[in-house]
Amino acid sequence: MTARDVLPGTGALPGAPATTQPAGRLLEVSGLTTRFDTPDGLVHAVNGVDFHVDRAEIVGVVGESGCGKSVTIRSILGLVRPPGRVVDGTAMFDGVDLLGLRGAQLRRLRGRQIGFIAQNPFSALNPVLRIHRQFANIMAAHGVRSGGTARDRARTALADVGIAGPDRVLDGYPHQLSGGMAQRVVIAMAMLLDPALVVADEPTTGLDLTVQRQILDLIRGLVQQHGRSMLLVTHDLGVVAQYCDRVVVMYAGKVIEHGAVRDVLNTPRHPYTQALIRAVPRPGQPLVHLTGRLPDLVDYPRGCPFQARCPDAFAPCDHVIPEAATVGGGQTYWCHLSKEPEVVR
Ligand SMILES: Nc1ncnc2c1ncn2[C@@H]1O[C@H](COP(=O)(O)OP(=O)(O)OP(=O)(O)O)[C@@H](O)[C@H]1O
Repeated sequence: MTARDVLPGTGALPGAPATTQPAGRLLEVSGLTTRFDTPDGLVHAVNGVDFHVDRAEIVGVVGESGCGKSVTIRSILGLVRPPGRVVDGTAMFDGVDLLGLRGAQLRRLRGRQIGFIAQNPFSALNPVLRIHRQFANIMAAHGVRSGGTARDRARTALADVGIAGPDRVLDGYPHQLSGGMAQRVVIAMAMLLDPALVVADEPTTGLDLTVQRQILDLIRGLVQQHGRSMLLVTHDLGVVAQYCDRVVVMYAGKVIEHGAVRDVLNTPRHPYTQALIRAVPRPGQPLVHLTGRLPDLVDYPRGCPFQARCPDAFAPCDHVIPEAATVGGGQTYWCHLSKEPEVVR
């Protein structure tokens, strides 16, 4: 089933044109720009972001806190609320522009075609409804009639995420679950209607290390087993190395480098990517901290947004926006320097 099957005729909607995408492409984001109108001024949270996700591919979005990862995916999913506003761009999903969809159309697509796993599972669950009712509501909202009862289907979904004794969970309320169990329930809900794309925003925040790995292994298993694609937001390059095929590195609301994980992590081209890799904790070695801070997103810098923290900044960096440079098998970066890549170990 495709987005257009779920949304018959959406291609004719204003702002939601059907276009052709390269074979194998599932999501293509172009020129995505999102602003927040605040009393302090206009926050340039996402600034012309381009990236794509192919079928059966796991793409990581990485960068330090505040660099625009969450706002990027929330913009794509239609979850940005005032004072935030998507002001430009397209997000073509299976031939339909998500940014041109409104209300019911978007809700139909989310859940059915795109499963969303949020950072905090308790914010995704309704605190006053028993879990079985929440599963039933999802199925009812999407007009899904299963072979068995809604409860049978929910039971199977919970078993798929490794919950033994699903009936006890189904009859309970969210507050009776541990963080890890609650996230498993949310994952089961996200996978319930067999989405083509799973979007996970730091899905293991707040969980202890062992549970984090179990949850990530679980999500990857469910994604790969069914040939789905995933967009995985994380600030952890270890997670990118272990779970992703390609990576998109963001800084100050821009993509500054992207490519195959092995290329970007072995031979990072952008000084910011190099600094991020150097800051990954290594056993037996002193911690390296990223120095400096993100630029002011209200008074957005001209030129390269990383200039103030870049050890290699030179004449053009403070007033000329770098052009994209592509090397090897598609590794692309935005930097005025064209020196050989640093090998970070
Ligand atoms: N409601 C809002 N009002 C004003 N600014 C906002 C709002 N939400 C986000 N922003 C700004 O947008 C920028 C990007 O935020 P975002 O949450 O996407 O960062 P992030 O990379 O996901 O960080 P984290 O890893 O901490 O979640 C930040 O500067 C943030 O302050």
